[in-house]
Amino acid sequence: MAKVGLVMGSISDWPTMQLAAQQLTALGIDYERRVISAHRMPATLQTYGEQAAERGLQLIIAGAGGAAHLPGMLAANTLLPVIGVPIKTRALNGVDSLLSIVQMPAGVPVATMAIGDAGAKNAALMAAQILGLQDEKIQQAVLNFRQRQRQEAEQSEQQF
Ligand SMILES: Nc1c(C(=O)O)ncn1[C@@H]1O[C@H](COP(=O)(O)O)[C@@H](O)[C@H]1O
Repeated sequence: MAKVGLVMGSISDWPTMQLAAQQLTALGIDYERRVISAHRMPATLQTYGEQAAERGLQLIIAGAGGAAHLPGMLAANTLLPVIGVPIKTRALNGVDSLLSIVQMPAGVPVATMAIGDAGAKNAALMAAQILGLQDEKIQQAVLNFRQRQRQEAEQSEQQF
């Protein structure tokens, strides 16, 4: 059963959001993938947020670009933690997305990642670290990831 809801505002966000998907899969975390725009599908977004926890999701990763209200509106409709991924935009390089996601009013937090690909990958890792508090297998997968990453960094220095 899916633990993570991976939501994006448009299919055009997928090249970035697939990095989150790949990282979740690599860590053995089941997710469901949805395209739901707060602007274009407001009723669907509200229902998705309201039903997310009762359907068994434990966390939501939401990516959107430009006037990126999606993560904040999901957070407004659920008590699950929402991790926001600002998609890099052509007009403003994703600074628009970042500011739209990060500047939430006090009371409705969104855990905001970096702009673009690194943010998407880190969203999955952050999700894994949160879920890993209650799930030893996921915590072990994160530990293995960190060990491999350290080894790769050490090897790259030796080849330098
Ligand atoms: N920011 C939002 C929302 C939202 O926040 O509800 N819905 C779509 N979008 C964003 O619009 C950008 C362009 O979308 P299109 O490529 O479909 O025109 C995407 O990055 C999407 O996340």
